[in-house]
Amino acid sequence: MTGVRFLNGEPAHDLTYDDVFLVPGRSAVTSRFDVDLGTSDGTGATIPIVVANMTAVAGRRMAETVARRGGLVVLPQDVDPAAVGDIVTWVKSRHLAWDTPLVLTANDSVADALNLLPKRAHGAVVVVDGEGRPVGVVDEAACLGVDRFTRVGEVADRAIVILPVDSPPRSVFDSLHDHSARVALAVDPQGRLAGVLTGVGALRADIYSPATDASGRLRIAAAVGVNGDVAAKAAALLESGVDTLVVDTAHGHQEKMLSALKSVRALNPGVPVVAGNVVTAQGVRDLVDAGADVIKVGVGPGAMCTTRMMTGVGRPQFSAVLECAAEARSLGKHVWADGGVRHPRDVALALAAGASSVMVGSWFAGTYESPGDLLRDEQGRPYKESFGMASKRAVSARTRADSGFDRARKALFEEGISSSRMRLDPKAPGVEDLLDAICSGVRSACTYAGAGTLEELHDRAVVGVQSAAGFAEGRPLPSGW
Ligand SMILES: NC(=O)C1=CN([C@@H]2O[C@H](COP(=O)(O)OP(=O)(O)OC[C@H]3O[C@@H](n4cnc5c(N)ncnc54)[C@H](OP(=O)(O)O)[C@@H]3O)[C@@H](O)[C@H]2O)C=CC1
Ligand SMILES: Nc1nc2c(ncn2[C@@H]2O[C@H](COP(=O)(O)O)[C@@H](O)[C@H]2O)c(=O)[nH]1
Ligand SMILES: [K+]
Repeated sequence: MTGVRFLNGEPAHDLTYDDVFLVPGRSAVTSRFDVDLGTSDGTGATIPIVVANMTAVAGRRMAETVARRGGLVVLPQDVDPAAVGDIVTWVKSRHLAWDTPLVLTANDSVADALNLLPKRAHGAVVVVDGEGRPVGVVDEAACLGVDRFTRVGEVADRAIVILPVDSPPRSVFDSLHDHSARVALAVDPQGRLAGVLTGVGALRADIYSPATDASGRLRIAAAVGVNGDVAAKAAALLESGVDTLVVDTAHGHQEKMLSALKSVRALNPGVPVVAGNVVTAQGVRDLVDAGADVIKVGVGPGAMCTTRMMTGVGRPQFSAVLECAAEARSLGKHVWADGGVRHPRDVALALAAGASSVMVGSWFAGTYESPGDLLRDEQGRPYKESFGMASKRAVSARTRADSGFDRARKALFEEGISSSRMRLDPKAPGVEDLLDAICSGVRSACTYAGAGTLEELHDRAVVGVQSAAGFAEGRPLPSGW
């Protein structure tokens, strides 16, 4: 077992995802479903995806939805510790198979339903009675062509599919098919609404395994910065029950980070400690020495990030991951490839380079589950706003409590975009649609390389270097040429 190999020798210059491709090899893996996507970095994730600690991306709905499919969501360091506690408790109380319903009572208005519907990908609001028992379902079609003040009780579909909350996913799928219904509703023994599931949700419940803690509840991570009393903040997060702690700053290879990390390690946290960001083997060694279990790799590849244009600092991400993963592996540790992922192929390449997991931010901002409001552009197409964590917008929110003078000083060092539009893909508007695409792409990449696990992908991967024309050739041409 040697790790990833270059087809025609490793070039003398650094590479990013677009510069490289995976060469197919002889395979004994007969089905893509036989590939195990579990990670080995101790975080308990069953798919190699981590959602970035960005305010425009990671909140409670994202955390619930992604953990149910086996990934991990890192709450941003800007969330108040007490609010983190509430989110952790809430996420850990979610069902492992059934989605959290959107709920109204019959007297609520169609306008209320239309406001709620984009919060979740399942496309239905459940109307309940005073006891919390479901009496009907409202979808977008039911709200069209009626006055916005109409009561939802008048437009609700009363022919609902109700099942016990312990029904196996396959039987939920079959019941939905038999009744041609959009959603099934789970009820507890008292008949109160306990969850909602679509046909595709039932299918996913069968294919994915949720990321669960020792008590069988969904996992969640949270970040802490390097300023202030880091140990006290970290202790509060651990007290709230977070399953992974991320110590995060732009320049992770700095003394402030090393002392922050040592103070976190001294707490004996009992959960994996992730730290970053760095892009060199020396950075990895220093963070491991200071107590990190997982090193976050990536300076400048992020979609909201202006660091490279402002400073010239960074490193093409494929090479950064390759070097850092090799170093971490030699020390018995792991890396997360953070930033710059725009296609499933980028995830496959980061894993082939040796990352145990891949962090995705902006791409997931454009989904129903990200925290922002759903907006529409001039053509009526839905989008959400995204912004960088070092942007003026994020920095001014983070430094709210500082004096005007100090805030003005900090604002000089803006290294991110304050407002960008992340379009919702009409064919993949939910984060689970994106997870499906990523996991399918990675499973398929593994079988092309003859790998049944992500470790085998790293061991067997042969990587070639391509020209810009080589990359362009791989792009689909939906409207001809
Ligand atoms: N991966 C990436 O490429 C980048 C990621 N980010 C993300 O933005 C968020 C905010 O991070 P950050 O800006 O570090 O803010 P933090 O609030 O974490 O503070 C960073 C601290 O480090 C000091 N510092 C010293 N050198 C640097 C440097 N070159 N860049 C930044 N701070 C430095 C700052 O002091 P002082 O202000 O006095 O200089 C400050 O005290 C994080 O989530 C981070 O991951 C931001 C930029 C790049
Ligand atoms: N230089 C900056 N980097 C940022 C900022 N906000 C976030 N980030 C980094 O990007 C990744 C996510 O990358 P994406 O391509 O998936 O969006 C995130 O984890 C941070 O490391 C920023 O304002 N400036
Ligand atoms: K960038």
